[in-house]
Amino acid sequence: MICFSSIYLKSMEFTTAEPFLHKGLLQSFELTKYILKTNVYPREPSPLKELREVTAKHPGNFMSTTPDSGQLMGMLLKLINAKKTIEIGVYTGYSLLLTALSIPHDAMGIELIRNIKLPTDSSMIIAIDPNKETYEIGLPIIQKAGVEHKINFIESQALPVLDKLLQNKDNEGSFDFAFVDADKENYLNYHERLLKLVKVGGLIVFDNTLWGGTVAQPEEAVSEDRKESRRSIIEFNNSVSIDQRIEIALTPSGDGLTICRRIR
Ligand SMILES: C[S@@+](CC[C@H](N)C(=O)[O-])C[C@H]1O[C@@H](n2cnc3c(N)ncnc32)[C@H](O)[C@@H]1O
Ligand SMILES: O=c1cc(-c2ccc(O)cc2)oc2c(O)c(O)ccc12
Repeated sequence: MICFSSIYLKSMEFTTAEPFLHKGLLQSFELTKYILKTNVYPREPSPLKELREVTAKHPGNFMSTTPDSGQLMGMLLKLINAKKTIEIGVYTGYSLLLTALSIPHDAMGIELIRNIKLPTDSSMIIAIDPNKETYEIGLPIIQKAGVEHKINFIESQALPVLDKLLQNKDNEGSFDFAFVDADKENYLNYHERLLKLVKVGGLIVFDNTLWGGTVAQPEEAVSEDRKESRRSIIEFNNSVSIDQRIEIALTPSGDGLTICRRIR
């Protein structure tokens, strides 16, 4: 579970729709709130706002991708004109709905108009999570937003799905973008597989790479329940920092977002 810093707690005012505020790594909660209030919320599409508010009532709400990270991801998806993506770790679907709203709306339509039969694995977003129940919390909002047809939800652990995709050579280098927000212990395993699935020039984005700031704290100062993931994230951060196959940017958005661009 989450460990709140007492200094942070003193300066924060929670509202029911903002359970993720504690994840901000900025100087103060006021600063995080300032960014949300002035730049993020006014532009947040209404289906995402609705999904965020529904998720806020769920006990796992602290896991949802933060709206500021979501805004950055939406920008990246549009900058690279992403069409085919993979998402590992769906929960109630904030980042998934964001992706579905950010990729082109006409891509599937054009192929239908041309009457091209799409192979079953050609969905726009392959979204993987062993927990379908939480996905179903956000699903009615995804349906109402008219983007469900872009999503192929796979109820499974991610590694076997990625390995299966890699058995088909046609999938190699065929994805534009991947977002990883699941079990931190497998981040390096996901990285190796996704590097083969994403094209040169494509992006792989990892959430929680500052793990509540614990990556910069001595292990003794970190609560027991956060230690294992902290070690994995530190190992992941060290590994990508010297990986010559990618360019990287670790941004302090939300809980830390590492953007990897495949260059070879
Ligand atoms: C932090 S939440 C994802 C939050 C989501 N991106 C959002 O915006 O709401 C982590 C999710 O990873 C899923 N998960 C855990 N282990 C997994 C695995 N091995 N493969 C795929 N998903 C996994 C959990 O079921 C959970 O729904
Ligand atoms: O506190 C968490 C825990 C997770 C988590 C733990 C185990 C899994 O198999 C998957 C995810 O993820 C989190 C997360 O993504 C976040 O943004 C905040 C907190 C946590």
